Amino acid sequence: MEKIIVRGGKRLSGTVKVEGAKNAVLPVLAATLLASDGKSIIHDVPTLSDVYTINEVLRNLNAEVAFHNNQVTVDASKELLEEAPFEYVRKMRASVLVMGSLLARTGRARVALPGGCAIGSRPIDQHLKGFEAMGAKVKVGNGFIDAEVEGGLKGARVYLDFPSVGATENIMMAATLAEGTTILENVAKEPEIVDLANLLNKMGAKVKGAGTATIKIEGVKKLYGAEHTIIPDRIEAGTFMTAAAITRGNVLVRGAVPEHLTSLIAKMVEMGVEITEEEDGLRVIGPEKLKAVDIKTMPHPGFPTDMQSQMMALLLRAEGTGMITETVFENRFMHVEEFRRMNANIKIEGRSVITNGPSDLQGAEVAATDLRAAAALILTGLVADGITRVTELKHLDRGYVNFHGKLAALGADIERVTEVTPTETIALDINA
Ligand SMILES: CC(=O)N[C@H]1[C@@H](OP(=O)(O)OP(=O)(O)OC[C@H]2O[C@@H](n3ccc(=O)[nH]c3=O)[C@H](O)[C@@H]2O)O[C@H](CO)[C@@H](O)[C@@H]1O
Ligand SMILES: C=C(OP(=O)(O)O)C(=O)O
Repeated sequence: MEKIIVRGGKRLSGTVKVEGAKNAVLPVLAATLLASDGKSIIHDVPTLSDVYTINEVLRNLNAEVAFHNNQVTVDASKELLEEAPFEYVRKMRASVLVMGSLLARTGRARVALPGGCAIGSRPIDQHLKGFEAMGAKVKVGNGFIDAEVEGGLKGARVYLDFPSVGATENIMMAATLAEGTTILENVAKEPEIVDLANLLNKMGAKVKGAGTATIKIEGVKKLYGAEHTIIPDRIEAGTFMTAAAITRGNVLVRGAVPEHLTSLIAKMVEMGVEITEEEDGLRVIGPEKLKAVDIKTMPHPGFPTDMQSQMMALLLRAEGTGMITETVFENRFMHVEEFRRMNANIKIEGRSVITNGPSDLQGAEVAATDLRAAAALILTGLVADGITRVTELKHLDRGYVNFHGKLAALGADIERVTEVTPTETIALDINA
């Protein structure tokens, strides 16, 4: 079994460069399916397992995909197939993002229903509501969602009950080729939505208002391949900012875009962290003592849920009582039990977690429960007494490129190893 082994106690210093954003590249690659003419060339694509998964989904739909040197080229000009099978959707829920493009291009889409998720129930009713408003008939059965539209999608007015990132993206993609105008209200305002809209407009779409609560899309007849560079990953940036802060380090996070990180910067500064803008990123200096704060996750520009577990790690080192309230996902506290294994003074009260610090953190063997939890446990290991072993690294690899290598370059005592566990030895003996 692969593990990351961290020996706590090192202050981080130096420079780290962030990759292209996972949550921008996945919808962008799904959008390349809309181009019936010409190739799309996408730059700054991170080598994440999620990117390999979406590339496989596109290939299965009959697109030609090449991925070299952080550049993906997609040729979706041939007739597309319609099915995204469960083996991909199970690995990565964002596979459902091909649905809007498929419906728009072919009038049909068949996507496996996403199964359970470690961070709570994640329905896609808002995506489907949008497709139905545009004239699609949607059927759910035998583990699949089948959507079909006769005579092409029609522009519509759609109000989202919650500013869902995925629903905004999926409906926006579908609307680009619909007949007439679509008005999407109460949409997500994340920077990744703006990045997607920028790509769509380069492809020939007419999307206005991305980044605000209302997006207007005038349908066009055809879209073309385009060239696009993915925005820097604000969550990876935030994770390294937390690494600097928790270790009382001094790190320049290159590529961090301050306007994408307003709520995180505000909370870190409130905790006593020194953050300054430099020409090509943010310098983060951790104080000797951190102050506890209260945090509530919200849709952008509120505090991002994808930074919740990393900030929880930081709060464990802060003096006083802190509270994190999770409002975006219904069950994103699985990592709390793992923090407890590291002697964290922490308790769950409904949708909130209360920390009382600073905790006397101790190294332990812990399992990542989702990708941000993986990062948060490693961050905690950086300041725990003794050795921390983090398992279930498949989660980490979905969202971070060479995380241990980047931390080691900043001075962390960290390695990634393959260790055979006692139960694996038994299995090897049985199979011998
Ligand atoms: C690939 C990607 O970009 N993933 C991000 C995206 O996920 P994702 O797009 O799945 O997140 P959403 O914004 O859609 O989900 C937010 C909340 O809305 C609920 N919901 C969503 C859709 C729907 O049809 N019905 C419904 O009830 C979800 O269950 C969840 O509780 O935004 C999340 C919220 O910022 C981030 O944590 C994820 O990292
Ligand atoms: C929850 C996340 O991603 P996904 O929506 O792909 O599961 C995340 O990036 O933290």
